[in-house]
Amino acid sequence: MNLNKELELQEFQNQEQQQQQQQLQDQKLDQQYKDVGISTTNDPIPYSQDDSKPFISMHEELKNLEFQNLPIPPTIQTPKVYRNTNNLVHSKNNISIPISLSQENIVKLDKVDIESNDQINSNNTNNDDNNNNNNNNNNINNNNNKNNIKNNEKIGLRNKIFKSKIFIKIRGWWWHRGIATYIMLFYIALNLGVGVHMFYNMYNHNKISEFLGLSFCFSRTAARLINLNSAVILLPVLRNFLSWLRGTIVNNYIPIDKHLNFHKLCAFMLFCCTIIHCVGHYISFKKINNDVAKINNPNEESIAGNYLNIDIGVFPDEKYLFFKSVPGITGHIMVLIFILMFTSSMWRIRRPMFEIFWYVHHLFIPYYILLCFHGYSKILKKEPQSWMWIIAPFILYSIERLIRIARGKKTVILEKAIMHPSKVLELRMKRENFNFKPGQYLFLNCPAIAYHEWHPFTITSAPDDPFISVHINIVGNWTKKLFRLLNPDNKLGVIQEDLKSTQTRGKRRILKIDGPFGAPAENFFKYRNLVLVGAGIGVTPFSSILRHLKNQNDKQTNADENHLKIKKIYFIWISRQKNSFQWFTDVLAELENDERIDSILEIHIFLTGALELDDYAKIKNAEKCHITNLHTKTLFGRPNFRSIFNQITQLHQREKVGVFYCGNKTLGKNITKNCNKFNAKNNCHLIFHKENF
Ligand SMILES: Cc1cc2nc3c(=O)[nH]c(=O)nc-3n(C[C@H](O)[C@H](O)[C@H](O)COP(=O)(O)OP(=O)(O)OC[C@H]3O[C@@H](n4cnc5c(N)ncnc54)[C@H](O)[C@@H]3O)c2cc1C
Ligand code: HEM
Repeated sequence: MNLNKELELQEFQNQEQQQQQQQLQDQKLDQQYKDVGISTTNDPIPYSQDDSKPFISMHEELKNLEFQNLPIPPTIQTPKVYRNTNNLVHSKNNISIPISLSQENIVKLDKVDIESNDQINSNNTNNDDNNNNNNNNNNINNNNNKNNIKNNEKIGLRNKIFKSKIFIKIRGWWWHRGIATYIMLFYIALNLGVGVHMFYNMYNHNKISEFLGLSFCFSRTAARLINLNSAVILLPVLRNFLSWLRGTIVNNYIPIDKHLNFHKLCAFMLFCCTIIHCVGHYISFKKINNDVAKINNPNEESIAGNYLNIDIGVFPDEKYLFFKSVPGITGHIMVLIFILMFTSSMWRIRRPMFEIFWYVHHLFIPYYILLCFHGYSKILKKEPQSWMWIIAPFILYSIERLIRIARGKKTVILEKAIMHPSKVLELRMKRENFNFKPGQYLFLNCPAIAYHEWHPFTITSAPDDPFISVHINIVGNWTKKLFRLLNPDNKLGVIQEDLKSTQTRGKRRILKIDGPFGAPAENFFKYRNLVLVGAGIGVTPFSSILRHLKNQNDKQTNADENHLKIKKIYFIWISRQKNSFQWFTDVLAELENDERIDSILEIHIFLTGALELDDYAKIKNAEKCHITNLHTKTLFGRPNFRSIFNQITQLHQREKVGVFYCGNKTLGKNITKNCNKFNAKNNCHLIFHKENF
């Protein structure tokens, strides 16, 4: 066994006695946890596909040790060095958590339960008291009193219904799946309605169907639906319009966050209709060709000319309708465009080759032009109609793009660029006529790198800050080029400052921005209780929200404790790299030191990646958390969302809690699952909003 490992184990053996005592205490406390209904389960739910990996990888020497089986050094278990005000208790697998074993916590939880009950009781008693006082007054007061009681009863009944478990469950389902399902079903029904109506008309009232039969009816019905879907598909990608819509009451009834899903649904309908349309016309063309061929046979009579707008006498050749006529040529090009757009939009291509997706997607412009001219030759004796369907959405989308182009022309002054550890670049830009809400994002363009490329980044500063900031994870082509441009010497810390002077000397300004645009996180103000979960760079929207809270609080000079509408925030930040936490620890430290904010904010930081032996030693002696320099401890391992949501439903019985997640998809699925599972437990209404970069 190598020396380091031996020393480490020796140290633990020396303290065996203390550990045994600790274990006894643990067992007692576990029992107490169970008594107050809190799970102390040791099995964190894995959120990574790669479950075989140990979730804490250690220095080489400790590689073969099961980290969670290591006895926890007693110094770490001493809660005094850390702040211990949190209500959420984590699994013992998150090993540096004295909190999970603290008596103080259990008392607190008891208190919370008792307090919430007391509050309900005291409200009731207050109502009763009021009623009693009123009873001592005159008759009018008596009547008022009766009314009050009635009202109270009504409110009580309403509360009972609206806060009942079954109602919350239904509302939860409705919010998470219901509205989207309903909109999807409504849209499919609309398509069916339009389709059936068209089919009926074609079959019964169109003479051509006598000649071409069902293939004609199907292809005409599909054509109508192509028009419908080509019109609607543009609506969910009107970013500015949707950002505006988020601020209206419509946001409560339509899941705007799922706008891209709706766009994909329209694309899927287009795909199905295109197939039906093409197959229908191929069959019809075959029939027409066969009919026209009868000209050469004196015993047969061609009737195609009676029904269609074609001159049979000079009908060219068999391939004419397929490949040489206007509908044939435009149709096949549209199908090709559609196949390209469809395949390049698939996640497997879009994820690694976003630019390809982006440029191919702009084939939608020739697609619409071709669609307008598709029926130009009027072979079916019909005036072309497509333009009527698509003109309005196309104009709307063009206005949207013009707004973007106009706004995008404005360059911004880059005031500061800071290189953070773990390859994150912070840009601070001067704020000029740029109003935004916390949680929103903007598009950034750097003409020196790529003239037409606009990349979305969440705004990390708050609306009251004098600057606009973004934190950029250096991941791919564009971000790497930006990194090289601003940080050629690969330094850490402030890498560019006061660029103002160089920029105004006639040099091209470095950056352009367009925005802001709405995002799910901006709904945070709707809730009094919040759970904010950021994974890695997904923490960016929450930085803006937390900064905003701090600014709001600073502005409030009087001692009104209740001016912050938010009652409680659980901020959970998960990262693989310990250095990542430095991106926002300055903000978090400020928040921790603000008494009023600290009373509503709970910070839970999880390090899921490597922990060095050095760190291990430092953790033991640190006054503050050695990783983040915060009073709040960093926890090692993955958060157990089952336990977290279980506790939240206990701490917020009969309350609404907004859960916001931003990060990778896999963890998002885990949180969605647990959020749905615990929604309505203890009549706590968990409402989930997620955002994936
Ligand atoms: C609403 C939103 C907010 C975001 N906020 C942040 C943030 O605060 N910090 C951060 O580091 N990253 C954020 N991102 C991700 C960021 O936009 C990409 O990491 C960045 O564009 C990568 O570009 P690249 O060429 O360097 O990398 P690439 O390797 O080319 O792209 C990596 C991935 O980034 C995405 N991406 C690339 N270009 C674009 C684009 N023009 N538009 C949309 N997605 C693109 C694609 O999914 C792509 O697969 C956000 C993304 C979205 C959609
Ligand atoms: C003919 C069919 C289609 C048309 C006309 C169309 C049109 C558009 C338009 C105009 C945009 C907005 C670009 C912007 O301004 O931001 C867009 C975005 C998008 N489309 Fe399509 N599209 C079609 C098919 C598809 C298909 C088949 C898919 C996927 C299955 C798809 C997925 C997307 C996605 C994911 C975006 C958002 C890109 C982003 O902003 O990140 N589209 N589409």
